[in-house]
Formats: sequence, structure tokens, C-alpha cells
Amino acid sequence: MYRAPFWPAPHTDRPVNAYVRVPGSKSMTNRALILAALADGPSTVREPLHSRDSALMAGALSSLGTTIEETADGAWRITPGTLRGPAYVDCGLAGTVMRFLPPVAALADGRVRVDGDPQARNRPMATVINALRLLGARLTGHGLPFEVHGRGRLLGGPVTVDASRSSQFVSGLLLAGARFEQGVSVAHRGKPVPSLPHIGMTVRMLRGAGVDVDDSTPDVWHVRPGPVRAPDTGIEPDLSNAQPFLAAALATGGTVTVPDWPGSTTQAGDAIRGLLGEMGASLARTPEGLAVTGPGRLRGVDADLHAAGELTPTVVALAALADGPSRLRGIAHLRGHGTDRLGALQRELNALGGAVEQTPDGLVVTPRALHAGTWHACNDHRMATAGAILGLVVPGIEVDDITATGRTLPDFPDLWEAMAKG
Ligand SMILES: O=C(O)C1=C[C@@H](OP(=O)(O)O)[C@@H](O)[C@H](O)C1
Ligand SMILES: C=C(OP(=O)(O)O)C(=O)O
Repeated sequence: MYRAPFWPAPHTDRPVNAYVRVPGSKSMTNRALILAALADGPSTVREPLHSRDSALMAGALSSLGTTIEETADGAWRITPGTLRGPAYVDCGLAGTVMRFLPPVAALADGRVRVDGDPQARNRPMATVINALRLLGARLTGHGLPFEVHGRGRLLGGPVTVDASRSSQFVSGLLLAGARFEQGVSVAHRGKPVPSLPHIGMTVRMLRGAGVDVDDSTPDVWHVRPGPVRAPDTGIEPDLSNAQPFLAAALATGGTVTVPDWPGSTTQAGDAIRGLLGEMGASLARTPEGLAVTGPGRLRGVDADLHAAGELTPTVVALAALADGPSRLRGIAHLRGHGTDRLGALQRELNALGGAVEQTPDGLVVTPRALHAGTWHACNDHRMATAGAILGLVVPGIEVDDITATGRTLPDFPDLWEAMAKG
């Protein structure tokens, strides 16, 4: 079996000063691909993310009959086709593929088998499968792997789901909903839905494609049936992928600038600005981009990350280096991310001498002197980048599999090494 070589995390005694351009947003790229495949004509996705998660989405849509061509400048030209099986969809470990693709597969004519990495089988999926059944689809199975037996159309209509474990359950149904005969009305019942900005992104992008969406009542979303007119879409830089680089400025007391930070955005990752500010960073929008400068003393935080849980591994890495304890709340749903992120962060940090405790809905991090050791990425891109942040200031940390970053940022090792060298 192939084993990735351990990656000695670059270490520096100097403040990092760097300018780092990050590629396109995973969440926007994969939504744009779905909308383009469901549209009534060809469209172009400019500056898409090229990574494992987006390649899996493109591959899945291609296997269902969509034509996706790469242009010389790395854009994707997408020509919708009649959706049909038989097809095989590999979700890898990508939540966006496993939650967004099945409603599209339900519109296909023929059998579609959906599977992913062995670890993906632990991710919550029953909500998607049950909702599609209630909307008129025929599926076999209760989680990955499962099969969708489509008839080329889906009735749609009202459905109630419990989306407290993932906002992606809602986004997936909304993205395909305009193509259901009755559209879709999704009502959430249960504990609060996490990652709400991501549903905001779904709604914004649907409206950009001419779809009528009513989200005026909390926890209820109506998508009217009608055509999808995918516009040519430019993808913003991935703000969740920018976070480890910005964190390097805080960890080392340096300055990191990320160009093209959007003035306004639906990306949940934008919340990193407020968190870094609370930890003591100064932030400035300069002509070059968003510049973040680390403080002399890094402060602990008490933060509710319910809306932007994907920031947790970075915030935990910084919290472990801070001058006081941190409490992170509202993130019980991270136990169902690519790995159980709460368990993994606790285990990996404590193995290096840290003091992390789990609470029912989060983590308490008490800074301690950390020592050299191996950081296990658990196939999770954000676990891998958290190990890299710690390695910048703690000598002798190696990440067991830095290729885990390939899910959303295959260039991470090169970008990080260049940043650390200065
Ligand atoms: O819709 C999306 O693009 C995403 C939604 C969020 O998922 P959860 O709601 O499952 O946290 C987020 O964590 C994930 O990285 C991307
Ligand atoms: C949780 C994440 O991804 P997903 O749910 O899309 O796999 C993430 O990117 O942090």
C-alpha cells in the first residue's frame, strides 16, 4: 500500500513576512459546477479550484452526461447534457460531492451508484437519502455506498429535514430543486443548522442563475420550479484555505498578505478576520490585499464557531500557542466532518504535550509547552494545515501525510515552504 512520506513541517525563528495568493473557493467552485450542469445552456467557470474535491465533482457530473472542457487559462467550459445513468460517482471524502450530487443523480435516467473513501462512510448521509425518497426518488441503501434509480425526472415538493449535523443537506436539495417538477420547499426541524453562511452562498448563487428562492422565513427555503440560467462565474479566492497562511503571521509575529480578499462575500471563511483580531492581530486592507500582522502576545479566545466550523483546526493551533486558555463552542457537528475533528485535534495536540479537552459542543484549549512529534492528518486537509501552523514555531513536528491538503489545496506544501523561507 502506498504511504505518503512524512513531511517535516518548516520551522522558523523569524517572523514570517509573505504575500500568498490562494486558489479559488471549493464551495463556490462545486456549486458553480452543479448549476452549470443543470443549466439550459453552456457556461464558463473562471478561476475554479483545481483540487481533488472539485475534480471529483467534475468527474461525477461528466459521468452523468455533462461535458466539461478546460480552456488554456484553466477555466472550465461546461455544456449540460441529458442526465443519464448508468454511472458511478466517487465522492472521495468531499461533503459537497456526497450531499450535492445525489439530488442531481435523482434527475438522471438510469442507475447511479454513489460511493467514496472508506472514511467517507462515517459521514452523515441518511438525511439526504431520506429527503430524496420523500421527494419521489427511488434509492437503495441508507448511507455510502448507495444507489439512485432515476427516471429522468423528480416530483419534488415540500420536505422536512433535520439539518443540525450539516448545512449541506439543505444546500444540496436547493441547488437541484428548480429542476424538480414542483420545485422544493425545505423546512428544517431540529437543533440549529450549522454553517448558515454556506446556505447563504447557495441562495445567492441560485439567484445569480435566475432561480426564484424565498428564504424569508428562518429555517424554511422555497425554490420555485424553472430553468437554471448559469451565468459565467468568476470564483473568489478560498478564504478558508487562506486561514493557515494568515495564522502564520500570528504564530510568528510577522505579516502575511492575501490578495483579492473580497469586499463582501458569502464565504464562511471571512469570519477568520474577526477571530484573528480577537487573538490580537492587526488587519488592514492594503492595495496588495488583506494584510494581517501578528501581535507580540497571542491572546486566547472564547468563540462560537457554529457558523464557520471549518476555521476550528486553525483557531485551535493558534489557541495552543496563545498566552491563555481558549473555549470554542457550537461545533459538535465537526465530529461528522472528514474526520472527527474534535477528537482528532484533542488527540494530536495532547500527544505533543498540549492540554485540550472536549466539551459536548466544542473544545477547551489550555496552552502548554509543546514538543516535537508526529502530527496525524487523518486524511483531513484542515488537520494537516493545523499541524503545519504548529510546526512553524515548535521544532521537530512532522505531518504524517501532507498530501491530505490535496482535497482543496494541492499546492499547500509549496506555498507553505515558500512562505516560511520568506
Ligand atoms: O456547503 C459547503 O460548501 C460547506 C458547508 C459546511 O459544511 P457543514 O455544514 O457540514 O459544516 C462547511 O463545513 C464545508 O467545508 C463546506
Ligand atoms: C468540512 C469541510 O469539507 P466538506 O464538508 O465539504 O467535506 C472542510 O472543507 O472543512
